[in-house]
Parts: sequence; structure tokens; C-alpha cells
Amino acid sequence: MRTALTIAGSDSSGGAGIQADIKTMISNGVYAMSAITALTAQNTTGVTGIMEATPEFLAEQLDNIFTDIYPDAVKIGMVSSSALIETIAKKLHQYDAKNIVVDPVMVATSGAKLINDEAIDALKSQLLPMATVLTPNIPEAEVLSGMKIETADDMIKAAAAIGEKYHCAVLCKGGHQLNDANDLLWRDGGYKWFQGKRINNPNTHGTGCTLSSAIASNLAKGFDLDTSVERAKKYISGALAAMLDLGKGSGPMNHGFAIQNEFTLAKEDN
Ligand SMILES: Nc1ncnc2c1ncn2[C@@H]1O[C@H](COP(=O)(O)OP(=O)(O)OP(=O)(O)O)[C@@H](O)[C@H]1O
Ligand SMILES: Cc1ncc(CO)c(N)n1
Repeated sequence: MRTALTIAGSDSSGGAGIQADIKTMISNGVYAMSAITALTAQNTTGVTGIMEATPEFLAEQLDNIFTDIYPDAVKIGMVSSSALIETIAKKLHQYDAKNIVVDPVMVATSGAKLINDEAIDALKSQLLPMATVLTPNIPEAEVLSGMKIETADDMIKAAAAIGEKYHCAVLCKGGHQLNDANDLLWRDGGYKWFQGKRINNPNTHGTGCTLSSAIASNLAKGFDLDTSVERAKKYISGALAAMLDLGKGSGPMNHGFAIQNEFTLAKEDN
């Protein structure tokens, strides 16, 4: 079985972060591992607290993972401080990690800030150059490119500027802001649109985490980047279309839609 690692923050409400990543990885057929950068106390209405891991303890988690079950792909999500970013960059270099998907998490769906300002420079200088693919939404692409994004053409320009600067592929997500469910992949000097059918579901907590983990899972399985993005879009569309409705805010998706079949008896039990 292929293996994938998420390096991210825990979401106590289970819809985003580490929990979304692990659910996504299982559903996409890979073995999931995690190195936790921070605990968050949050639910669908907001984040009330963040407790960071120490850089030493994050390093220890990564040492245990890489020296035993080597991950075929790595997804990086919420990393709130420059010390944690430096630790991740050092360890991924040391273990020659492959297929690195960086989701430059800055703000939660609920609006809470998940990265310190000082960490954005470290993210740019240390993590982006290691990425196989980077998955910013529009506000994140604006911060990383320094450009305002108002049109689909601006998405192409910003993705190209980021990709050329940091030598990585860039998937700029139209998401809820601009282009409905159409995402732009820039790589190797060219670009391609991935058209998604917009699903009328207000419950989008953790969509960014889920998409990046689905891409990592498919890269781990040996699919090329275009195919991995295609398959990840199909997975997230299915999870949104399952129309789970939990919580008082923007709720989580049903990550398990693809594996809730007659063998799990999940449908009969609910
Ligand atoms: N209503 C929707 N219908 C179909 N696809 C959607 C919808 N909303 C988002 N997506 C898709 O979900 C994926 C994640 O994109 P999104 O822009 O929501 O990420 P994000 O803003 O980083 O998420 P988060 O709020 O978790 O940080 C993208 O492929 C996007 O096109
Ligand atoms: C831990 C965590 N990571 C990422 C996000 C972004 O949705 C979130 N809400 N929580």
C-alpha cells in the first residue's frame, strides 16, 4: 500500500486540518500518517485557541515517521510560525522527501488567522521552493504574488509569477471567491483549467485541506500531477455533493462518501 503524510494542525471539530487529511487519505486508498504542528480548539463557527507544538517535538515526530514508514507523498497544511517552518524544511531535506504538496494555509473558512505574519516570509523562502505543487486560494495567491486577483486572467498571471519565482507548480483555486469551482494549474511554463461543477452547498469547512490531501494521495499512488488534480477534484465534488449538514457554521463535508458502502454497514447504522 502506498503511504502519505500530513504535516498540519489538528481541528478539534474534525472537518479540516489533520482530521480532514486522514479521512481524505483513507478514502483515496493510501495509508495515512501525521505530524501535528499545532492543536486548535475550533468548530464550524470559529477558532478559539491555538497551541503550537515545539519545533523539537515536531522534528521528533518527523524522525519517527521517515525512519520507519517512508511516505510516498507529503502534504503540508497549517504551520503557524517560522521556527516550525524551518524544522519542516530541514527534515524534508534530510530525508529527501518526494511529492510535496504545500497548502499555504493562512485564514480558516470561518475567518480565523492561522499563520503569524513573520512566518509568511519563511513559508515563501523555505517551503515553496520544495513544493511539487502549491495550492493557494485567491487571497493566498494575492499574498504570495503581491498582485490583486480580480479576473480569471489575473489567476493565470499570479500563478505564473509564483511558479516562476519558486520553481514549483501552482494550483490557484477559484473556489468560492471568483471562478466558481474552476481551478487553474500552472506548471512548466504552461497552464490548464480544471473545471468543476459548482455544488450548491454552504458547508465548505476544510475544502482546501481536503483537496490538497487528495492530490497528495494520488501523487503517492503514482499518478502524474494533472491526473492527481483531476482525481482530487472528483473526490471533493463527491464529498460536497453528499450534502452533510452538521454544526452551526460552515459545516464539514462527508469525507467518507466513497467508502460508505454495503461492507461498512454505515448507511444501515445511521
Ligand atoms: N461549492 C463548490 N462546489 C464545487 N467545488 C468547490 C466548491 N467550493 C470549493 N470547491 C472546490 O474545492 C476545492 C478547494 O477550494 P477552496 O477555494 O474552497 O479552498 P480554500 O479556500 O483553500 O479552502 P479553506 O476554506 O478550507 O481554506 C477547489 O477545487 C474548489 O474549486
Ligand atoms: C487546523 C486547521 N488547518 C487548516 C484549516 C483551514 O481550513 C483549519 N480551519 N484548521
